[in-house]
Amino acid sequence: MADWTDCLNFGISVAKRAGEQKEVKLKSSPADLVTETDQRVEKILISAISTRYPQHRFIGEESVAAGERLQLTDSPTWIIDPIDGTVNFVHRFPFVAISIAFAVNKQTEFGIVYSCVEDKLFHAQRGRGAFLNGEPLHVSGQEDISRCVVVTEIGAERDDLALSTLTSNIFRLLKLPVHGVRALGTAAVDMCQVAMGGADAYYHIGMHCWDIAASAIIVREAGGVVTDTDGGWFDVMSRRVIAASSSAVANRIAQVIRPFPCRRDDEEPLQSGGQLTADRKCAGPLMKSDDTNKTH
Ligand SMILES: O=P([O-])([O-])O[C@@H]1[C@H](O)[C@H](O)[C@@H](O)[C@H](O)[C@H]1O
Ligand SMILES: [Mg+2]
Ligand SMILES: [Mg+2]
Repeated sequence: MADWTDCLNFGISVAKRAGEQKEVKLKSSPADLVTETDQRVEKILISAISTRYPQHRFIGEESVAAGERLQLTDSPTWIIDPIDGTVNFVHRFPFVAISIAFAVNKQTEFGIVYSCVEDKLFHAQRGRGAFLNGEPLHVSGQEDISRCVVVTEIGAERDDLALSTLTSNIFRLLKLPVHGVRALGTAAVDMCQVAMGGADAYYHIGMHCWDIAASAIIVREAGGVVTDTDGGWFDVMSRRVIAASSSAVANRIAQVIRPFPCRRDDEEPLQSGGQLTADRKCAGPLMKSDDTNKTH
């Protein structure tokens, strides 16, 4: 098995350096400045990593937003979210992270999530465990859904189908009941809460590969389970995920929640007026009826 520890250590050092940029700290900023900050942090990361590893490829949120093709090949690839929690950043809600995953042959070898405001560095390497600021991390191991704190995200989707599905999913979980439902505003940090046992499960429909690729390996290496929202095999490009403290909890959540249709991350971008756009929005017809009767 190839050893990617040198890449991991370099990734950790660039994430910490980028997180120390004063622009990444919470301060009052208009949204366009934040967008500039997102782009600047991504450029800092990609430029440092590509100077050291010129053969490696990148999937970066801001590069894809600027029209770059999103394609995960077998080549060593860094999957980067320069600021996960941009809305938090704008509003000074104190959870903002840099998320970096590294995949080879489409398999994630390591993940790094640097929660900048909290100064918490999560990382995991395949087969070698998960760590928070160097200390080993473990999921709660909870198996009983009725004793779980479940994290999810509202996301940016505002179409009727997405909103009604999101709210009815939360409704169904609360009716099980679970102990609580939370949303921190950053998918990466949400999933790291599961890895450290602060929450027992996380599910999300509509996020992107750069939001969760790093934290998925962190959860698994902390002893947790990562699946599709139907309980099946997790595909980082599918925009659907459950991360849980145990298979029992993951399966129970899969039984309860309903997905809404989303364009896969690796689907060709939509054509708009003869031009390619980077639009990967969730899409679908209006929901016909409330589906809160799904198996509890
Ligand atoms: O845009 P961004 O701040 O990098 O990432 C977003 C955050 O993770 C948010 O919590 C989630 O609800 C969205 O789906 C993501 O897109
Ligand atoms: Mg993100
Ligand atoms: Mg982002």
